[in-house]
Amino acid sequence: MKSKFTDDSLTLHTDLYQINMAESYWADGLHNRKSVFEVYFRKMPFGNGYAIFAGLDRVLDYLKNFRFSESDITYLKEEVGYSDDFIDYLKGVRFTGSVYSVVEGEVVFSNEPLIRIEAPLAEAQLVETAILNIVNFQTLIATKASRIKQIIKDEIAMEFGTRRAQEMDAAIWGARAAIIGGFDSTSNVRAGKLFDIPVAGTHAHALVQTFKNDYDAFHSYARRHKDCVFLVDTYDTLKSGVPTAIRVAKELGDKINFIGIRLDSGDISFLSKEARRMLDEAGFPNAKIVVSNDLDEYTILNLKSQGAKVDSWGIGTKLITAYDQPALGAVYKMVSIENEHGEMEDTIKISANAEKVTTPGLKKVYRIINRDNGKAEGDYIALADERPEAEERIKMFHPIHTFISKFVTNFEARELHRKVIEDGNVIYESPSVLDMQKYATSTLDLLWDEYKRSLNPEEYPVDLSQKCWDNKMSNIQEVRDMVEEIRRR
Ligand SMILES: Nc1ncnc2c1ncn2[C@@H]1O[C@H](COP(=O)(O)OP(=O)(O)OP(=O)(O)O)[C@@H](O)[C@H]1O
Ligand SMILES: O=P(O)(O)OC[C@H]1O[C@H](OP(=O)(O)OP(=O)(O)O)[C@H](O)[C@@H]1O
Ligand SMILES: O=C(O)c1cccnc1
Repeated sequence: MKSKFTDDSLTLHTDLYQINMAESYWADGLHNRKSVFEVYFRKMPFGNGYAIFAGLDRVLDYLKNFRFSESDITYLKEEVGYSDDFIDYLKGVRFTGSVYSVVEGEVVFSNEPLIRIEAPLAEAQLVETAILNIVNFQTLIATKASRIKQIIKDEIAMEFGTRRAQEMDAAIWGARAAIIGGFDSTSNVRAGKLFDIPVAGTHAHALVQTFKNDYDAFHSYARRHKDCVFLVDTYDTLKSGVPTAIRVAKELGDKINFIGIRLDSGDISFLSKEARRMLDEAGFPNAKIVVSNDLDEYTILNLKSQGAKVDSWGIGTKLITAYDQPALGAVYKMVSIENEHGEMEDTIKISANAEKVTTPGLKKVYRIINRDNGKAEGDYIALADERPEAEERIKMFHPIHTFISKFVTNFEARELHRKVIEDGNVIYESPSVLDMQKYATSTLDLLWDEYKRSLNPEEYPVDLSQKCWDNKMSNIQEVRDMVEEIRRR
């Protein structure tokens, strides 16, 4: 790759308009005004009842290293053409704010703040694009993985998507997200190394094609690999592949660990049942059947309903590309800004579409857990100065269809955000990726099954406290008054 620049940084991984806005703030002396932004998404991906949050570790790394490199500065000055005094300001920019976030593996829902950024205005603006880029993709893939794993249940789920991913970064971070969402392994070796996650795999048709027959290919593989899964569909699954796998396993006995076979084409239901019968009859009842080929939660569910005999599922394209929903749609919205007197003021964005109206103010998110049954009643967004954990009884009501409401007593209000960056310093240490997966599994246990089914799940309540809702209404009224005033002039 040819480039005239010697170094690179992720700091320019932003939209031009962010730098242009930062320039305006700086020129007007507003760049250091305190501001608060929130990251959230508006619609549940894949029609799922929940999402699995992922991406925090990379966000922290990005913010920790946030500074324009020497060549970033040269580029901005010479190619984009910013003025020298603004360039001087950019040279010294670091991320000095504080960040609150849900942890990776957390079960999250639409319209609740996932990350809150409190930072000088220009800094908060410059980091928007990269944060959204990271969270949108990783949360999307972790959610798809979790959705697939809900169907696979206790069988093995292997991530095979690298070759079909939207380039290398997506393969790597997608593999990591798949593990957070519940997958058992990835085929991507670099992801294994970088994130300390399990790698696993079989072999491809090329091996068999090289030897021009199953027998020599399986023997070749077995000579160098103790654990063997033979791919049996290169020529004829039932007449050659499976019988040859059995023959080689018998010939080699204890010299190998005959794990099983992989099917990658044809009628998976029929072939897996026949293969199971043949393996059992040959004395290999513990041999596993791995299947792959354009699988997703729908085909897997259908194959299970047909009684397919599968122990392990290899899933590539449809997971790593989030095939049926290519974007999460998370947004980054300002909820509060310092005024000229040094006081924080709420801000709001109005829209004719009720879902697009932002919820102003500094807020916290709580998971309301019923102490009687240990299940979540819903999530509750309250203004920062409220203390729902100290209340006896709270009213939870739908923030748009307000007549849908309930009172909850005997609950635990578990705050979902942790402070992860304080004044520019990362103060949170991420757990291992496998621990994130364990956490996801344990938080999913808080949800009733109705929220977890893949088809038409119940809508999980994400409600505003009365105070937060009233505050939103008064902000809306203020904007209406302001617009009316302008109209009258
Ligand atoms: N019994 C089955 N019921 C439902 N879907 C199945 C069944 N068996 C296979 N499939 C799925 O049908 C889709 C079509 O498979 P396709 O016809 O492309 O495979 P193939 O032609 O056998 O193999 P190849 O990928 O080598 O072309 C795949 O997504 C596969 O997982
Ligand atoms: O089907 P996916 O879910 O994407 O899983 C990964 C696929 O990658 C491999 O096939 P390859 O790309 O070599 O070619 P193929 O599609 O002809 O099997 C493997 O045999 C799977 O079929
Ligand atoms: O290990 C495998 O079987 C594998 C890996 C990547 C893609 N398809 C299959």
